[in-house]
Amino acid sequence: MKILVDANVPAAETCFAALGEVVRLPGREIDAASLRDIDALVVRSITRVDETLLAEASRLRFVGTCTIGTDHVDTRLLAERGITFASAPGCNAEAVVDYVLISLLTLAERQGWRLAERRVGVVGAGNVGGRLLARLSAMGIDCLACDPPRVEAESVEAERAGRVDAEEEAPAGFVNLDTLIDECDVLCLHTPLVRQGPHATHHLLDAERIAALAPGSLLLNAGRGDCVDGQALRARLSGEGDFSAILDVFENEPGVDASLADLAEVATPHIAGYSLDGKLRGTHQITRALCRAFGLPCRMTLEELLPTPPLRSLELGEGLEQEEALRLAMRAVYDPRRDHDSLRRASRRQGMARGFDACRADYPLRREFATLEVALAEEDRHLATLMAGAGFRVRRRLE
Ligand SMILES: NC(=O)C1=CN([C@@H]2O[C@H](COP(=O)(O)OP(=O)(O)OC[C@H]3O[C@@H](n4cnc5c(N)ncnc54)[C@H](O)[C@@H]3O)[C@@H](O)[C@H]2O)C=CC1
Ligand SMILES: O=C(O)C(=O)[C@H](O)COP(=O)(O)O
Repeated sequence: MKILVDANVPAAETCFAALGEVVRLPGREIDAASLRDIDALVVRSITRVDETLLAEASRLRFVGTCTIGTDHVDTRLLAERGITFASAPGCNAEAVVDYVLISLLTLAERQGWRLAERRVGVVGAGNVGGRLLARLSAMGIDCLACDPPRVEAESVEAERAGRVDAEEEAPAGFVNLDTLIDECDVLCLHTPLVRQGPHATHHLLDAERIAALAPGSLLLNAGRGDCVDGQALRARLSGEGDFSAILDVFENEPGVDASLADLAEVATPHIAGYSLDGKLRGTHQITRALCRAFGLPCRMTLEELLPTPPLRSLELGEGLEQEEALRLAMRAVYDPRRDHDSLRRASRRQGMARGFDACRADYPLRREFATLEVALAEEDRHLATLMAGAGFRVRRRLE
């Protein structure tokens, strides 16, 4: 079997070489000709898997994407052609949540407010949004959520189970998008890109909704760029200076609107999910799916793939304000200002499209908050709750 794997998929040789011959190509160079003699294709989000790409893929039996999002894949076409498809749900969700928490705390520090005093609205409460809500709630932050497809699915499920009281009732904390916009100071967008249907998300935040975001509020988008009308967002950000954005995703990547990126407080090149843990989980999930599709045994475990983190333990002394302590621990693992700065530098040097891709291709080692154990004094009980809520392992400091 011949397996073509995107060059940005880590551990591909370790995972796939026992199953067949592994060929590597940068994601944007995978084209119809390169698929002529390929049995299995493993991509990330930058390879559009459509009719044009599959024009000569007569041997192809499997397509896997080591990503959560699937909007780059024509799944209906694959089903019609009898090609097995797999994605990697949830693989980098923890990394995205890490990115959101430290980015919000960074903005709080820069603008002089406390996250604890803000209400956060999460749009899309799936693997990413659901984990974000859980961590924010565990940190005592006031949250609301908006997820109409999930609310509908839960009410259908409740009806099926004969629970009449659940009829059309949204779970506690779930509201519609316009209420969320009215009632929250911070809006975090974690929806997939869906172009059609009753819950389409293309320009979910359109000019009207962007105008309705309250003065002093903040929009963070780590879902897909096309879920927000970029032109309208740029216009709002160029306005009175009463509104901020943290943007990890953009319309038209990698050739994104440089003036929009410049206006964002934090602008990163679609790397919110780029922890090594998240990428390796993706590779591992797709290895298992490929083995299942070809009836092969899969002996590789995720633990075998993951190296020991460079920083395993951090001891905090007394006297730190709580959000300051959180920032310190988070930045010991990951600091999004590094990614913001490298996008600025790379886009100035090479132009936006090449700079954006270069930052993603040469991404430095990043681990997840859960890999760090934070040691605290026994009396720091509240801080211990906050640290654990934020995703760290916490232990009592030895005096
Ligand atoms: N920036 C990055 O690096 C990353 C971005 N992503 C993006 O984030 C998206 C979400 O990831 P997951 O939470 O893992 O996906 P998921 O599929 O687990 O959850 C998505 C949630 O959004 C909800 N949703 C769908 N349409 C909606 C609408 N119109 N309004 C409100 N909610 C809606 C769904 O019901 C679902 O609960 C992915 O599809 C991907 O596009 C994912 C990983 C990394
Ligand atoms: O998992 C997803 O969905 C993502 O957005 C990925 O983290 C994006 O990474 P690439 O696939 O573009 O490397």
